Amino acid sequence: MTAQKLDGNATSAAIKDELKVRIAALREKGVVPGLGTVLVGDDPGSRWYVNGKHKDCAEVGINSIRVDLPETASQEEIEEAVRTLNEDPACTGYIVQLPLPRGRDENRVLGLIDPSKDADGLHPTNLGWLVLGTEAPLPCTPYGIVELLRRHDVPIAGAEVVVVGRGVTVGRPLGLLLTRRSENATVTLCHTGTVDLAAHVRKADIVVAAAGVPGIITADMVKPGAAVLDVGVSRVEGKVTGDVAADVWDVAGWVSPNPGGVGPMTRAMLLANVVSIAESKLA
Ligand SMILES: Nc1nc2c(c(=O)[nH]1)N[C@@H](CN(C=O)c1ccc(C(=O)N[C@@H](CCC(=O)O)C(=O)O)cc1)CN2
Repeated sequence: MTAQKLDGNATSAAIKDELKVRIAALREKGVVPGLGTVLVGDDPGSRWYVNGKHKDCAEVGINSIRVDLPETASQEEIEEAVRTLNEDPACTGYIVQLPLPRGRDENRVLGLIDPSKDADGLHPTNLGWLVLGTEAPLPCTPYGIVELLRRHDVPIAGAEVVVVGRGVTVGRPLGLLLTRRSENATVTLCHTGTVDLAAHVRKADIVVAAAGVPGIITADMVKPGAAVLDVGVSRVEGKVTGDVAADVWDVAGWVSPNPGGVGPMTRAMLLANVVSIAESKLA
């Protein structure tokens, strides 16, 4: 038997259609949502992601403001770009594409973003609201993972979830999100220092693989019928390769493909955050 697909392409298209209606309503009230991006350097992956974000904005009716800085941009120049977007009334929400080139202080840059314009939910204040359980913009990939599961009716409440990866954009916030009362999952956060990863994964109803290690999750580690989400992005011989081995499809109940799973959801939830931020200005 082969697993059912957690289809990020179809789900993100449905979310974008819903957002178009909300954006039209905002525009009727005179509020035009505008997404800003700050991209530093020439990494082809990051450039592709930022191009995609602007393409998505054009598709749904969000204005976009793009700041591209060279690889050589100093910490001060990056911070200046952030301050400019903080002050720009046309920019209702924005992101700084990560990772920044080596040697730049990412946390300092994230901390300078106006929390009320933080479309990525990565400002320390918004991460703090997540810890405290108060509504605030959510990091886009964890938010997208929860939506992908919900919209495919994968049970979350009561589920044993194993997250593999403790990064700030996925693993850490996902644990917080899934253990909220509204989700009610039990989460084990594994990482490269975990002793006997397979023993943890084998117990999981939902596995989220965000380690960036190609094929780290194999069929023998997966409980039959489990949902397995592949978030890892590695490039092997120029091709995007995820963390989930192909044979997992034979054992799992659901699998998110990569590409075509969590990636498109990350893009859709960024748009959702921009729209929610713009709506909150009306309230
Ligand atoms: N400031 C941020 N930086 C980064 C984030 C983030 O959420 N905020 N996440 C990732 C990159 N990312 C968005 O920025 C992202 C990654 C992947 C995709 C995507 O749609 N991927 C495609 C496949 C792409 C390919 O073929 O190369 C897919 O999964 O279908 C979108 C956005 C790190 N940085």
